[in-house]
Amino acid sequence: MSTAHHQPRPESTTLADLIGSSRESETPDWPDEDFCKRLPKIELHAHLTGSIRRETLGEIWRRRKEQEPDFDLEDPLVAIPPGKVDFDLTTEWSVEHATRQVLRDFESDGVVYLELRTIPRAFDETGLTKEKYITTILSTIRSFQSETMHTRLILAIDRQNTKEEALDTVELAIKYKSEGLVVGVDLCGNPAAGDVRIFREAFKKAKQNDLGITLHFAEIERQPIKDELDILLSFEPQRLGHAIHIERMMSSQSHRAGNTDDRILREIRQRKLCIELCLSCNVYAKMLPNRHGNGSSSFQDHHFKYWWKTDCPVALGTDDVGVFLSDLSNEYYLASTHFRVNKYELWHLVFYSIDAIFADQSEKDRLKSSLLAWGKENNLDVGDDDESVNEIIDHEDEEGENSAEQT
Ligand SMILES: CNc1ncnc2c1ncn2[C@@H]1O[C@H](COP(=O)(O)O)[C@@H](O)[C@H]1O
Repeated sequence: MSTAHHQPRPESTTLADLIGSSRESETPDWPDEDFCKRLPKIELHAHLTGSIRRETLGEIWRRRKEQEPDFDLEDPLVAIPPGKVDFDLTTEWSVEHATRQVLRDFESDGVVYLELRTIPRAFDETGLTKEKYITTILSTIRSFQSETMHTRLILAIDRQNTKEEALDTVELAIKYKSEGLVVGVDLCGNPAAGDVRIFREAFKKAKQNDLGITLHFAEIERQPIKDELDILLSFEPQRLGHAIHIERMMSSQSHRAGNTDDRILREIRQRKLCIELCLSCNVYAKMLPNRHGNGSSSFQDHHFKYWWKTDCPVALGTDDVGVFLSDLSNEYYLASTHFRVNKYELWHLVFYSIDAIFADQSEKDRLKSSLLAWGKENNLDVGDDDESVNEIIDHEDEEGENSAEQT
């Protein structure tokens, strides 16, 4: 297939423009919700406990209450308002029950490859150790046996962990990597907390052992530790989560040579790191720069509009679907609606992020061939093989460079 098939991307527009024009009648190529649901999707940024439904939290609570009538914790359906999840999995049964529900939900949303992430946790009261927590999740993944969705696990280091705790998490990841289900490590948690320098050794060890590395990156405006973004990049991640407060990309001001943010941005683009973007999470949690001076931001302020035109793969993710109540199909639909991403371009977002998954080449090959087949069945002009799609990718690299120069 020639690059001529690639459709030029429209300029981003305002919500008023979108609402004011009847999209479907003008352009048959716009995705609807059904298209987004059926599109085979890849979820690379989902935290396990944040992905649990409220009903499941209630079930876990009731079971514990039956077994331990003196159990002193208020029913989460009463204690936790909708839109918030603050709940600990403290028994093997609850870990298994919650994991199964989360897998079922992603599968029924049309996810074909899932990388779930979680911070290993222990509860002395119930005898749950960090290792038992992880092995319970792994056995649930193994027994889930979906025909369509393959799942892998990322172990997350909490920014408030000690150096030793972080090393223990990496050791656990190394121990279970050989079975093929644990594929990487993450750094997450309160972005205002901790000094990331103490995690150097842990990430070095992860790298030496061929674990994938993804990091929550630039989630808040001022990093507490000077040069935090440089330090994080020195851990050699393949992927970055959120990547919000990197000033130049957010601003339309002209290029300021030598600016730290600009250097960081160039580095990310040069390395072609995959950017994991979570639209609803960033908007509802008010994580975006406050451009309107009224304390709120909208989807159209989201930096998706910058990244999807670059040569960095973009992986849309839900972050915490139990909290933000927007499944992955809806995240694709939101991207399409707010940034005028057409059917082919949505498909291509998924296709281009396949190489950023942490699973092995055979899994990448499976995903590429099923995406290509789906694209053809759905009359998208996808070409016959990976190579022809790569032609398109090359073309986009040039576009990305151009648009970066223009900002
Ligand atoms: C903008 N979103 C976010 N940013 C940073 N860290 C986040 C997060 N959403 C969740 N977590 C981190 O993941 C843990 C829950 O997953 P698990 O119980 O371990 O599966 C939370 O405790 C928090 O530390």
